[in-house]
Amino acid sequence: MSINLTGITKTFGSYQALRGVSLQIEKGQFLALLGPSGSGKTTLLRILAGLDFPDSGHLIFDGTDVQHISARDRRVGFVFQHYALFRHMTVAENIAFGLKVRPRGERPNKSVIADRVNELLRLVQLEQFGGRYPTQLSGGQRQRIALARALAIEPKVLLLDEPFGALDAKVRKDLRRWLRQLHDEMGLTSIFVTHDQEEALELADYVAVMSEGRIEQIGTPDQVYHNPATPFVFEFLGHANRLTCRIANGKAAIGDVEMTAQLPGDSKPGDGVAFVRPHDIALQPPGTSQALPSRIRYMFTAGPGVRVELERLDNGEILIADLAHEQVQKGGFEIGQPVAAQLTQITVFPAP
Ligand SMILES: Nc1ncnc2c1ncn2[C@@H]1O[C@H](COP(=O)(O)OP(=O)(O)OP(=O)(O)O)[C@@H](O)[C@H]1O
Repeated sequence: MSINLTGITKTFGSYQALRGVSLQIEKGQFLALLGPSGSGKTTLLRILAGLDFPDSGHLIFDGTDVQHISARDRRVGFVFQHYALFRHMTVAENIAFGLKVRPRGERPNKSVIADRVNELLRLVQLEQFGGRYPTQLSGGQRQRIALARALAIEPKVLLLDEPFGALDAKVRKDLRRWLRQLHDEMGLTSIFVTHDQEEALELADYVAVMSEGRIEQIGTPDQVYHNPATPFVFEFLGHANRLTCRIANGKAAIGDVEMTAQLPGDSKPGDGVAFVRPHDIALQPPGTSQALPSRIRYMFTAGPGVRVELERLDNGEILIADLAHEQVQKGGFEIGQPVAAQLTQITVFPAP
């Protein structure tokens, strides 16, 4: 099912939670809504589900305005982190729930429901768990059952609000890969809310980055990561070094050094803000041209690499660089050592 949102606004009291959100999702796409706490992700998802209503704007599913169509009739399945399973029902009863509450004329008969439940239990790889109660399952198993319950109604759209938020990192990673596979196999259109950038970039076809009730940018993971439209998007998608600069001669002057950079569209001369990812800093011998004279202030092992804190000698600002262990060994780098920080990829925005 394709989804088209235009100009959606939502106010709670005097607080504007959504400030004109427009979004287009094609059938079969997997979209991640990514943003910090309070940016409006859940509010938007609830409006899509029909659990809440916008103050203005249009909500079109497959060409039909669904604003006044109830949640039940929208054929939308949802899984929320805190939308717990019914504790007094077995796993099988939980999955069957959405079918059993259908109006009499539309309700499948008992044996059809039982077959569907078994099929879904197989799909979420928990065949032998139908008779258990939710408290007898692990967190990851519970979320798989919540997903089976959402899929029971054969939704055309699947909405997920941080469904794996409470699970540990390993289970979370396994489940999200599995979810992506399920989405592809079932031909669903899915919208997934997360504040975890790694999860969004790994899972989705498109990522909509939200801030303060607006969409800052929408694009493929590659587009938002490599061509962020705003400083907010750059900083939200991973650690970023932020440096003041001047835009001149088609380059960015940082301190006294003119460097090649990705400049804003018009690249008008003036003050700018330069952003550099930690893995886009290379350490060179002191005195190297086109690099910032610095000193290694601190180093520590960070997962597969080494995180290096550099202090610029010209203004004392701190830069964070991520290097491979081999680079550190080969360079013989030590705390206190003078170096030159070469910025290999710089993205510049006009100064605010
Ligand atoms: N029912 C409500 N009444 C009043 N304010 C609300 C209500 N629901 C949401 N808000 C406010 O609207 C804003 C957006 O909330 P929302 O839950 O959509 O954010 P979010 O991006 O999903 O955040 P999180 O990642 O923390 O879940 C927040 O400031 C929140 O306090």
